[in-house]
Amino acid sequence: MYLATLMLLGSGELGREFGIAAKRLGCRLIACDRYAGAPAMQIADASEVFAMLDGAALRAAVEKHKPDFIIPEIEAIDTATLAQLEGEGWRVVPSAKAVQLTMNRDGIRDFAARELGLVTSKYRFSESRDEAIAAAEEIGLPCVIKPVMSSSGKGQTVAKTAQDVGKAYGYAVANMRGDRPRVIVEEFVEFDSEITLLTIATKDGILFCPPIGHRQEAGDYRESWQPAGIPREALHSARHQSRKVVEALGGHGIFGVEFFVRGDQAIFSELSPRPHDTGMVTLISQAPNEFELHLRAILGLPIPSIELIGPSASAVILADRESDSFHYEGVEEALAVGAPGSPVDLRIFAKPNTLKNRRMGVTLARAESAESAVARAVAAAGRVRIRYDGK
Ligand SMILES: Nc1ncnc2c1ncn2[C@@H]1O[C@H](COP(=O)(O)OP(=O)(O)OP(=O)(O)O)[C@@H](O)[C@H]1O
Ligand SMILES: NCC(=O)N[C@@H]1O[C@H](COP(=O)([O-])[O-])[C@@H](O)[C@H]1O
Ligand SMILES: [Mg+2]
Repeated sequence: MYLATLMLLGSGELGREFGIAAKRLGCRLIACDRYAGAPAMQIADASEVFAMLDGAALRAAVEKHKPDFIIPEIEAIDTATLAQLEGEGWRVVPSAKAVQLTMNRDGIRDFAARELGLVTSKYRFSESRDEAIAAAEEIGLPCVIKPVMSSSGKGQTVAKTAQDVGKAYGYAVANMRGDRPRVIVEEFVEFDSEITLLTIATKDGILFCPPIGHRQEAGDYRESWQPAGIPREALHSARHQSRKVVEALGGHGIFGVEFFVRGDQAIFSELSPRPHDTGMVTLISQAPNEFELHLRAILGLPIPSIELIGPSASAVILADRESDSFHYEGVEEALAVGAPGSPVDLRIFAKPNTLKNRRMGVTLARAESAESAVARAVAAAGRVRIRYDGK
């Protein structure tokens, strides 16, 4: 009856768009996350609620639903269980090795810099406040301190003084995921811009999407746009490095490979072996979009072309406080930002509760240039208001 059974580990906004693509192709979707009502669960055939770091619960879900593919959607997953499941013949996307290495910044950074020789910022790992201060002295200030296990900027600080470094270590450990109090201390890169290079590993070889530019605040993305105008040499180098790391990690699927661009140089930062948040712009900018590409690569289906429809952008809609009783206003005004030739679209993720800076939705816009697409996406996002009930 179904083309394949797919199990998502993590069921946020990226999983929901992936799930929509999968449902359109007639797949059966099992959505798993730590809370009920997660975005991808809203469209799934079945769902399971458990912590993805709980190996026993993960195995039980797999044995119950017998997916053809296990598809990680978030970083923090019990990778030891994933590796065992892969060893027993279950298929993990793109591969248990890729998920294991990229879940932790220490794994992927050492692999990229030492084993593959990619260009990265200077870095050290530290497991105490004093070690972090010593590492920052070696690397120089300012430096960036992040938990080795975290995402979307959680626990991240730019430290300008030695005193900041001590505080940043405590902050990172307090905001990490998992149970290893380890941080990366990284040279602060004075970049001209940063990009995500969506790279697809298919059964027929590697494909690239046009580069996506993005702006980050507090370690999380605010706007992304495609195509990003970067020097030809930097793009060439980014492609070369992406190919190398994606081939080394193995398996089939899409990867979001992040680079800082400085002059002609592309400096590797990190990568996600799955669709990337900044890649939500592809929902309006290209066909197939990043979710459809991931699906086709996983299922071994052909990808004859990746067409850029036109310069486009996405802008995030964030909550500003914690609440479980709220509603949305301004959707009509937001969509009215669109105009002939410059479509504007919206996704509201319908997460059941808000948190300060939690991403609740995203606007999408296409226009005559990436700059004007960003302006329209930002204008539309500004018109969507989250109203907190009772306040
Ligand atoms: N060494 C650095 N120098 C300058 N800026 C940095 C550095 N490291 C991180 N940043 C800034 O912080 C952002 C988030 O960092 P990074 O991608 O490592 O974190 P993350 O928590 O994994 O984010 P996400 O999960 O959203 O990709 C970067 O995109 C960049 O803007
Ligand atoms: N940078 C990674 C990223 O954007 N991941 C996306 O955010 C969701 C978690 O959101 P939440 O923290 O609001 O639950 C994840 O499930 C994924 O879709
Ligand atoms: Mg990142």
